[in-house]
Amino acid sequence: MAVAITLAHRAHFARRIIGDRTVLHSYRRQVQTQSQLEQEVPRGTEWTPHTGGKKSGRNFIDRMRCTAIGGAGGNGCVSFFRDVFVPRGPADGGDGGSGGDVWLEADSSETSLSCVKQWLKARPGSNGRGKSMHGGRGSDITIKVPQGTLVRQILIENKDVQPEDPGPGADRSSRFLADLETQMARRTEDKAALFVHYPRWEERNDLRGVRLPAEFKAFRWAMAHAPPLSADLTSHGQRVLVARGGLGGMGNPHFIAADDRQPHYALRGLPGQTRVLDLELKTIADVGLVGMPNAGKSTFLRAVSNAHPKVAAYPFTTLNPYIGTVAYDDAAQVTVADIPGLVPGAHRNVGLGHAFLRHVERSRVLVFIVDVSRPEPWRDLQMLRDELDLYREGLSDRPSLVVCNKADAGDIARRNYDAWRLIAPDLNLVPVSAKLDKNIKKATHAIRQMLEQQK
Ligand SMILES: Nc1nc2c(ncn2[C@@H]2O[C@H](COP(=O)(O)OP(=O)(O)OP(=O)(O)O)[C@@H](O)[C@H]2O)c(=O)[nH]1
Ligand SMILES: [Mg+2]
Repeated sequence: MAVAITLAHRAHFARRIIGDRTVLHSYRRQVQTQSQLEQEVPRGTEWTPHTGGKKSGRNFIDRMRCTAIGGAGGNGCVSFFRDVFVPRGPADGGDGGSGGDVWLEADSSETSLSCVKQWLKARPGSNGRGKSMHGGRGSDITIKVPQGTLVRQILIENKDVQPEDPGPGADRSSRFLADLETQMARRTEDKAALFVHYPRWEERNDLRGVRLPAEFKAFRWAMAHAPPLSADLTSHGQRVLVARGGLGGMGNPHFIAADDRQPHYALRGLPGQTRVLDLELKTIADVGLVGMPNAGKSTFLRAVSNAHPKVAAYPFTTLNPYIGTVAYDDAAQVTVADIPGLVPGAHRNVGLGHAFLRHVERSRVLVFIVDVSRPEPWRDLQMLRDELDLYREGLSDRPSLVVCNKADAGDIARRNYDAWRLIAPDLNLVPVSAKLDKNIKKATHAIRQMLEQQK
């Protein structure tokens, strides 16, 4: 028995040491905080999150850039009917299939953009074949993104980007786009490059008088004049076409004319549309919780909703936004977003910065969670309001409620609360103890009332 316990213990220990860095890293973070807890954190302290100096190790992504490329169209085919006594039959080349499209679709089960790859490529269409066999269409791809994703196209000025020497600053996607544009420009200049030729007929085919099919011209015009894409995927199932597949080329029967009964050329397929996209997730929750680290935001979310964010006695426990749903007795539901704590100077990227405020930006109501056991808690509220306004002018003017959390924390909390009520009698203050589940109902009802007033 003793041996078994030792082995199990060792295995666990080994996993801690060898296992992924987050395990070790969170362990180290706790140790650091333990010592930190022993000394009181004075006002004006430079708050720094203990994330091991690595913000990017998280798998929550709320902003990214990706490139969507529609599948290329398949080429048309140059072919002639042949049979035992028919050596020079009519043209019977099939058309190429068009390329697949790239779609983005909002899905309520996704919470982060980490599932989106950097290059989103749909399948190309297949080439046409003889005996009038048309090529198949390339399959589409649909990428699931969380609800509340904003999609914007990044327009790259092509003349600034030289395809041969893109310069050190140019990234891969702009280089790719520049190459593609040059290829297209060359094809347009050189009409022959738009066609596939029958073997050894490259020289003999005279394409000067050949008229391009109207469908082909219309597609190219539509691609060249497509307006910049901008979409907001707010509801489950909403989808947006981000890159169209290229048109398949026409086979040689399309070019039969009075003066050329046997055309020895067919059209190539067109490349798919390419768009560089900026995806930004702005969570859609009715209520946004804003507060300093350690104020008890996550404890409050646990108390009011079905969510179970991590709660611990050190700052920056929450590193990613959490959404919880508050269920009222009359079956009404309200979504609440908990975000990482804000610290003085968040707009200068102190702490985790204020980028997470994008997740409360769309909330109809803001709930400020203030630790009322801290000295002069009203100054904390002012700091939070200032930081909100520095992120977006007027954001702090949203209807709001101030939750005075940790009201159970002794005399100091009571004295602060009484003083605060005297200083600001008009303020919507609700004393609660999220930890002991005290007065939570009052807070949730106040939230509900504010939301109903908004309608
Ligand atoms: N006494 C008391 N302690 C509380 C109360 N609410 C939260 N706490 C404690 O405060 C500490 C921080 O709580 P969290 O909910 O993690 O705080 P947070 O605001 O989410 O912190 P970050 O995620 O770091 O921004 C924990 O140790 C909680 O147990 C309360 O009502 N009373
Ligand atoms: Mg938290």
